[in-house]
Amino acid sequence: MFTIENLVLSYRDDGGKPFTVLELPALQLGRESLVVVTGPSGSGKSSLLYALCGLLKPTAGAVRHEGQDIYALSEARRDRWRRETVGLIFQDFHLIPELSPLANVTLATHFGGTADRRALALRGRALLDVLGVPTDRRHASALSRGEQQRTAIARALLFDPPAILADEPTASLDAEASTLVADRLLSLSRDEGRLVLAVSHDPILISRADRLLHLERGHLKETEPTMRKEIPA
Ligand SMILES: Nc1ncnc2c1ncn2[C@@H]1O[C@H](COP(=O)(O)OP(=O)(O)OP(=O)(O)O)[C@@H](O)[C@H]1O
Repeated sequence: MFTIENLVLSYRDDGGKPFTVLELPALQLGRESLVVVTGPSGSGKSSLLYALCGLLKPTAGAVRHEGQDIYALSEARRDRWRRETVGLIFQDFHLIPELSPLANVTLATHFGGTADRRALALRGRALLDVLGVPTDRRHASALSRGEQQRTAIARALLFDPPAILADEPTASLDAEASTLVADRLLSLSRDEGRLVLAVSHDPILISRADRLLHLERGHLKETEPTMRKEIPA
């Protein structure tokens, strides 16, 4: 589904001198897998995630989705591609606290000329129900942290994307909430056939991974997911 070819990603330091943070000769990421990316701080994990979702143009090389070089698309087409293809989940949720859970989930339908807002609102409510988020709260700020993260998952799923990319999705949750979120991410890959790629150091999430990718100074090493436990569906 995603293919990375000879990707190089460089930033510039304060003096304007380029320095390379990612060098990935080849990587393929298919559906139906939960991929966890680990690595020390500054190793390039977030940069990889943002390169994959079309928000960070590589200095060289290509990021392809179903064969299409996503950075060869115009910005408008790439935005549309992202919306249809990738759901993003962040560590600190990025919810608007004053809006209700449902309004947070459906916020994107107010932009970009979305047709069928009614159907999407129904889908948003159904997603919140399935994820066990109370929909009667007026403000997302009234939700527990676990419920807030599950609201963020519902938002990521609204347009039914085949891929979910998550940056430390359980980092600010306690063990119980982390387990719920990790099981949900596993189910999104295993039962719903999506690619789920999460940057995470959480042993709970790592224990469910199909693939473990370790980044070290911008270089990728794949290790066996030996800790994988069979969890009843
Ligand atoms: N816009 C930028 N300009 C310059 N340097 C950047 C920029 N964004 C990231 N970097 C640097 O690139 C390197 C990789 O950053 P990245 O955020 O991808 O690492 P990370 O592995 O996700 O780190 P962490 O675990 O701390 O979030 C770091 O040294 C960071 O300081």
